Amino acid sequence: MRDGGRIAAAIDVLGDVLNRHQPVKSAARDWGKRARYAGSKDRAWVSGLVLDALRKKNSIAHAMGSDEPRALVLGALSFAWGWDIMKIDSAMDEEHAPSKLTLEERERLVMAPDVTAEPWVSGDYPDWMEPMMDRVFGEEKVVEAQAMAVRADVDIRVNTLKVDAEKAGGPMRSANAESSPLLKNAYHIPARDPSEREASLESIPAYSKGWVEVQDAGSQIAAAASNAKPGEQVLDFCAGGGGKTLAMAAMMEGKGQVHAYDIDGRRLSALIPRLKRSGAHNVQLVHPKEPEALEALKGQMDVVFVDAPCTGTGTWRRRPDAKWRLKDKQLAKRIEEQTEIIAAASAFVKPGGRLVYATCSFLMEEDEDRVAGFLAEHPEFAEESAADAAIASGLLTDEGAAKVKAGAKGGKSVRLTPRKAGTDGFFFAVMRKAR
Ligand SMILES: C[S@@+](CC[C@H](N)C(=O)[O-])C[C@H]1O[C@@H](n2cnc3c(N)ncnc32)[C@H](O)[C@@H]1O
Repeated sequence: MRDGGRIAAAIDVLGDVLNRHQPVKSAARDWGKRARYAGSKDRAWVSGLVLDALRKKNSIAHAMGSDEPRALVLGALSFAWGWDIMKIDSAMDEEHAPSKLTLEERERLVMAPDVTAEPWVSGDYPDWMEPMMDRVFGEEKVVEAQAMAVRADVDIRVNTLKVDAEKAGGPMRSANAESSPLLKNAYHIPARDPSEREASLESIPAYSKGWVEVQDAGSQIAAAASNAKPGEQVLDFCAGGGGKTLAMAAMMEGKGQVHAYDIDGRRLSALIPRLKRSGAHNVQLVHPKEPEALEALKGQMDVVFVDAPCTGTGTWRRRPDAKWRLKDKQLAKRIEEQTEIIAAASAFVKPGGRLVYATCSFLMEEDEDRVAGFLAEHPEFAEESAADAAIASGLLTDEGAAKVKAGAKGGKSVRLTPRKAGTDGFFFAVMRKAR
């Protein structure tokens, strides 16, 4: 396909996302089925442009004077991809392209950014979140949010149950991955030029052999804060697809036990092939249909990890459509669940054991507030330095340790953000139960 046709397709797909409230993946898939002539490069190009338009939806709409899909897509070409008017013009001259640029569009595409725009416009976040953005980031809210409105790197965790970081280095370098600046056993693939295809790590042999896993560095650091040791008993209470489960199993060198529980049995089943690939033999799935198996773990665990369901605001770089779908009702529901889950999970911690609470949200309402609420009701738990716990795991580089300490801001819990740490937005806190 030529660029003109791809731009027309991106306008169509974005229309489905915005008007029919479809996630980008399914809108792009539906378009791919209709457009049988489109190849995988075309599909990646179109989805990439749609995602970039969504990442900067407010600022593009402001610059273009319209939030119609056409305006957003044209704006993304200019403001996210850096296309000049001549390049856009020549694409619009091609067959199957949308109609040519209007005079107003031309003028708007070359205008300098409006420095007087509202913070939620310049920062590309929903306006109703203004009080929360103020509370967590203060004067830095726009720059923090802008760092969440760009593409993310792909982070890779080396599965030390199978290989060390050096042995994984060969295949990683051929996949254009570099050593992670934050973690010793990790690599990362810097975000590509916007119109290029994202790296697909799943297709390389090192992945199918279980040498590596795709996992955001923030998620790896949160898992490190469990400081899970060989021989310990660990309960991953919201195991889901198992990202933290696998990371902790590797930390434990296959010794001791990770019990992986999730209220959603289907999500837990998705962990089975990942477990097989990883070679982790010390993971026990605790199915929600077997409540007695879970009950037996009460008061027995050295570590209970709560990777709580959350609004996922920390992952806006990867899922910009979710940013605009988020509503205050959904936030309120997540807060309610988090309050219940952290209390329920705490019953499994043995005296002297640790409770780790983590979210991939940067909202204090889901983070510090939940920890403070829990501690107020559970005086048998005391908060410890989450940065020290992550550093004690031995998994962080010096730079990683410095970023984690900076993320603690002198307090006990840690917040990592794309701007400050180059990770997804992550929060984690460590609480110890009295002996
Ligand atoms: C953030 S996701 C977990 C991601 C996973 N730990 C990982 O690293 O890939 C949150 C998980 O919490 C689960 N969950 C929601 N409510 C729960 C509850 N009451 N008890 C246990 N798990 C729950 C969800 O099914 C979801 O899989």
